Amino acid sequence: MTNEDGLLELRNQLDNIDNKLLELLNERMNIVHKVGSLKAKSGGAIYRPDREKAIIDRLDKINQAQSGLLNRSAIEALFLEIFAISRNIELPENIGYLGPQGSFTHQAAESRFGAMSSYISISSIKGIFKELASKKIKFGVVPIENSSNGIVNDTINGFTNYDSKIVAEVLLNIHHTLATTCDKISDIKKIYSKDIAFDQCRRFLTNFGLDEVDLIPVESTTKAAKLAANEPNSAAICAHVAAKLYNLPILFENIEDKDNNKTRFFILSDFENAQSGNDKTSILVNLPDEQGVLVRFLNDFNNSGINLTKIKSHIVEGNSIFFIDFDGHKDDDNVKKVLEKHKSSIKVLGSYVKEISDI
Ligand SMILES: O=C(O)C(=O)C[C@]1(C(=O)O)C=C[C@@H](O)C=C1
Repeated sequence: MTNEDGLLELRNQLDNIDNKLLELLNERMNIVHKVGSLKAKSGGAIYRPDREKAIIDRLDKINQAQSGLLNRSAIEALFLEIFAISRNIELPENIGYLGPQGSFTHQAAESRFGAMSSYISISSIKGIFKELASKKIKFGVVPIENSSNGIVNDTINGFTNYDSKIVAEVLLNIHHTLATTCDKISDIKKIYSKDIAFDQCRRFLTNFGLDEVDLIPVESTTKAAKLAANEPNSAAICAHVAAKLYNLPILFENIEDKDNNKTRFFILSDFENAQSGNDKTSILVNLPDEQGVLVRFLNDFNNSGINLTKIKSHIVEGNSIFFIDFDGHKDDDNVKKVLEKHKSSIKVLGSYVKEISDI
């Protein structure tokens, strides 16, 4: 058999497998459609991250036992897209993200809701909380913290003013590019970007003599790409996707100072997850102004065997509040007791599948 015949034969085998996959996927979608009808009657939540995780865990285990060629990331990538399409068949729901199109939050949203969902770009974090409250969107995606810049205050403020629930967390590696129509660095006279992106690329700008040019902060790195695409002698610090969106040539990739620049995002909605066995809970805590109150509060968690993974203080209207993450679900027995004891000081923001140890 010639190489060409061999390739033809293998492609025939692939075609047969693809036909079977398509048939199985459609069979799956017929069942998903029935699940959607059941949930429509019972009012059950369409998105169940706990169930999705259980499916991926099960498939990963089977795959390992069979020594399959797919690794966990590949299984996850394939099935997250299948789940996203399934959810759309059950009930198409709008997903609001902190825009514009091509923003890092948009990328985080797509990593969870796939390419087929209906996305709405919203220009502020407050706007996302507002549209969730008015039910114009079912899900909202907002940044909560970045490894270089810390907690996002607008998101904490949103939690203090609205009752949206965290239903999932997503981690995204943040990479910046320098994109410009200029052929040489020396032709760049101004750079557009978001203020925090300038901060994250400070060393690159200094090393390449770009700290001398005009650094112009704008609302988003996507807007920066749009402006730089239309203005000679300018550049943008933006995401790869934003540069592509405006056909802006990329001069340098990965220009961020820290190569582990990460942002954690929350997916917000109006329902509560069931326990998954691997959960995290986020709370806001507003303690009375008394000596030793924080120590006693934290000791109660410790004495109940609850592992705190994050505590950050935040000022709201002159008052110090704490944003706390801990391992466990709000309905776990030990967690329930502590939350009950301190219920007048605590606002539970949500329990969700733990995807991230820390950033
Ligand atoms: O099991 C469910 O509740 C479903 O709606 C089905 C399904 C799936 O495709 O398997 C879809 C959406 C949920 O997020 C979880 C799982």
